[in-house]
Amino acid sequence: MNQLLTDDIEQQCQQLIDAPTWWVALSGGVDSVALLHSLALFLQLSPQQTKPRLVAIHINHGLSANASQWQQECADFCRQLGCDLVIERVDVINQGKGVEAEARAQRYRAIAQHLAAEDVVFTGHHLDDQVETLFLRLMRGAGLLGLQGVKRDGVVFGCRVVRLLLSVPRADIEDYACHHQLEWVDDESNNDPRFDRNFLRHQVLPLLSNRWPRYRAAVDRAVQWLSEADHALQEYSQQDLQVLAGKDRWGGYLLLSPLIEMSQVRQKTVLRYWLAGHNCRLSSAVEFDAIVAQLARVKSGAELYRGDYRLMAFADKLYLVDRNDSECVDYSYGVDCLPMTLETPGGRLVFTEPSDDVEEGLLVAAPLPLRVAGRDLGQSVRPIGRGGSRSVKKVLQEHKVPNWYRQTLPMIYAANQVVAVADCVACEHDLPADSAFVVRWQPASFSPFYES
Ligand SMILES: Nc1ncnc2c1ncn2[C@@H]1O[C@H](COP(=O)(O)OP(=O)(O)OP(=O)(O)O)[C@@H](O)[C@H]1O
Repeated sequence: MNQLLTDDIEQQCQQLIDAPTWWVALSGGVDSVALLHSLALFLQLSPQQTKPRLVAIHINHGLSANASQWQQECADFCRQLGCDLVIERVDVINQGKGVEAEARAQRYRAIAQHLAAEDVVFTGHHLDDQVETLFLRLMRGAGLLGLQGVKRDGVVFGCRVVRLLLSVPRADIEDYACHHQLEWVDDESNNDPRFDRNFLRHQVLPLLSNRWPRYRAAVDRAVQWLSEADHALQEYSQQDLQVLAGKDRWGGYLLLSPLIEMSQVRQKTVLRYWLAGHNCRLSSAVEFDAIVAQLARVKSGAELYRGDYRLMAFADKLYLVDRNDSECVDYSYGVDCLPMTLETPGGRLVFTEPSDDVEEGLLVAAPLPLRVAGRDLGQSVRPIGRGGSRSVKKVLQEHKVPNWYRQTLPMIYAANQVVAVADCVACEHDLPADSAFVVRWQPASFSPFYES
């Protein structure tokens, strides 16, 4: 095989021709070696006046005893090809997600550091990778998203990654490399049957191939069907989200009553696309089922899910809340001049001089300096105009402050007397009231929606 890039692939390349730099992630294996070689040829033959710069990037993870040999092979290959090469060394520390996953994350982060806006990274993923990924995910019971396998064009850790060879079988890539007398390295770990991927590659897939020689192309077609179905569902869900999704000062939410009117599958679908839109995922379908099962009888203040983020029901809305472990937060800040902005665990507090321009916020008549501290659980306050004292909890309820702010809610003191509860109420005190300030509180525990 003397040509690797089919007409379709060349068309994709043509669409990316305006990118300033084409980065090729070069592991030294046959896929990325053949990819780099074919892209170099493509650019050489391209009649285009201005062409992207072609640069290879190799990440040395230092995991294999052969790591420095791979690095050397990459350097030799790029020199022969007349292509620039960047080498990055990363230290892979397993933080519980496995060495492979950590190496991958480090690799993309290292690559991302070199990218300018509009740059593209090409990787050597091919059809056999896609098929293996799909079977592995099937074994894990993946859903529609997971069963689409690896994406042709997507963003990974901030890098735009394009996988041009995703429909090309590994055998064709090896033929191409042999035809052009390219040299590559073999990762010895690819033969270790302890890894699920290798077990599939060496023991299961050859059986399928014997029986259905064209099974890879069939799988590729199935993946494209799934991806179209996902697209269509996403479009339908957007229509639902236009009705259900919103945002208020507590964060992004879905309206609960109309959501639970829908069929359960539709609730699940809407929820999935809503979460995906905020880069939040659930780790399993079981978790989805558990959430949807609770929706119909959920009480205000209930937590439906806690993982990297939380799903909280409050006042007939389902809020997406950042994971907030700041219970019983003990903090204290001083305010001795205006204007001043404080980032507290409960959110951002902005103190300004009273002025006609201030549209939002609470006007408080009290002298500086002030102290801002987390709520004292047993505290009572005397809201102005309400007569008598009441607990902070009651004030929060009256102001419909969600329960997950209870511990971090900022209280504002002057000379040790409470003069305001966040920007909800100003409180009576016996201090001179001839000076005043305006306070505005922007709750912060919803980072996906937190506006800076
Ligand atoms: N050490 C490396 N340096 C640069 N690029 C690499 C390196 N390792 C892998 N790549 C790139 O990633 C592609 C896929 O490699 P491989 O299948 O080994 O990685 P993977 O971890 O399974 O990939 P991914 O997790 O990104 O899907 C290679 O063709 C190559 O383009």
